[in-house]
Amino acid sequence: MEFLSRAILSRSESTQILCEMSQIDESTLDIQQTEDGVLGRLFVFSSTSPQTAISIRKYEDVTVGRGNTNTYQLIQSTASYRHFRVYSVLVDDDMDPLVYCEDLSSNGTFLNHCLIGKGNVVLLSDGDILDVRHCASFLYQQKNITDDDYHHEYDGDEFSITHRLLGTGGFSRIYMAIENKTGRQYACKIIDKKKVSSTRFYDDHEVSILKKLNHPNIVHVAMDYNSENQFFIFEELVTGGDLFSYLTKMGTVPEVTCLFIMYQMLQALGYLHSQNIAHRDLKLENILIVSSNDSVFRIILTDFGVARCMEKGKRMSTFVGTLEYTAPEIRDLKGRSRRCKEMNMGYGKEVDIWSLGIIMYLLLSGNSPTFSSDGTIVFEDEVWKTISRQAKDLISSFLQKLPIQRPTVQEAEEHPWFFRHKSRLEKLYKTRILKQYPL
Ligand SMILES: Nc1ncnc2c1ncn2[C@@H]1O[C@H](COP(=O)(O)OP(=O)(O)OP(=O)(O)O)[C@@H](O)[C@H]1O
Repeated sequence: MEFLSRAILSRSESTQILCEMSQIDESTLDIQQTEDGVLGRLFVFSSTSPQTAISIRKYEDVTVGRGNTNTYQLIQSTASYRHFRVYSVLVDDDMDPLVYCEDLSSNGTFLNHCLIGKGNVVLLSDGDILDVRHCASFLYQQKNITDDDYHHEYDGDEFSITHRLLGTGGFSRIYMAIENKTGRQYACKIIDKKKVSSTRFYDDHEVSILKKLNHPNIVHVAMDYNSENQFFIFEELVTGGDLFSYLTKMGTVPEVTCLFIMYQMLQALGYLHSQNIAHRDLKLENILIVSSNDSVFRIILTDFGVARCMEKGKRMSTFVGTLEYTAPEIRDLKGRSRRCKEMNMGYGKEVDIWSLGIIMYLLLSGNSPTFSSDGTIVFEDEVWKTISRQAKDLISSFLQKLPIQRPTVQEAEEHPWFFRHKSRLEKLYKTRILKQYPL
């Protein structure tokens, strides 16, 4: 309770005192008592209504505002019709749910006294306080799983790395970090040097590639830091989870949503390939969503851990990637890379196009693709009956066994599935992506 009293006292400095310590019913504050499926709770303190708690559940948005369709209605005229939205992203069962708050109001929602700002999103942690000034305050409570693997060697001044785990990968763990000067939230990828090969790490590491890039669909790096056993990448916090979690929640993705996701993927890949960079590990987990409030959202490509700047005229010959998404020419290399190098065989950027085909198939059907004995892709499942012929045709062209037969990014953009919506897609991209995140 000590924290709560401190929080309420300090809140009263910036807003009106909305409740007295004696008014709080302490029994309601025990998160252990919540029912199943409740990820966290918002305790509401308002001078106009009794103390109450709002439960935050998996896949259910909580909205607060003046309108009577909100989960919690504010009666004061200074509140916006929809003032803020709280939503959750579930990454893994053994990870804490990620509960975010999106500020929807020009009047502003405050997190621990700092303005979030209309359109911005913050990750909520246990004990955080959201304020709608002159209306109500909300204490966020969440039961946290202890993260036994949390330890780091960062001792710089710019950031504080928190315990909030955002995701894990084969080589790294990603935590939420706070920029000390601004209070802004970032993602901090902590790479365990022992887990990555020295070639990947020193010669061609992802940060050296990422620093060269500036694109609204590619993750932005703010800073990197090197310690004896770890390497740190501080990057923009992407607040809608990854496409894997999104697909798990949705089952399948509507074709129109998939169209805009794939269009953005082509923008990112076109940019990379034009600079002779191959990503080499495109998969649902490496495509992050900025916020999926509606069917049109920005996606961000991340994890450049095995990305490679190709030398002109030279092919690649390392066995990398994630098996399910790996092009046949990479799989064929297993155990043969040296010979291929000598013969100047290997593979090129077309491997990314293959992975794009797998991603598109997964998004539209919720399943991994199956191939017939002659290598053609099978669209047998019921779900494909409702998918356009053009979409299936594009997937088939992406998943051509021979790399040379796959379209380039530019050719894919001219495919009828995109081309018949060309002007709408361009307009949407301009207004929803470029305007907000200019190059
Ligand atoms: N900038 C970010 N903002 C929010 N979440 C992130 C961010 N970067 C990564 N994550 C989360 O962490 C997960 C793992 O990140 P990432 O793929 O970069 O790690 P990795 O160790 O390189 O993984 P891999 O084993 O695939 O190489 C992602 O799937 C995503 O859920």
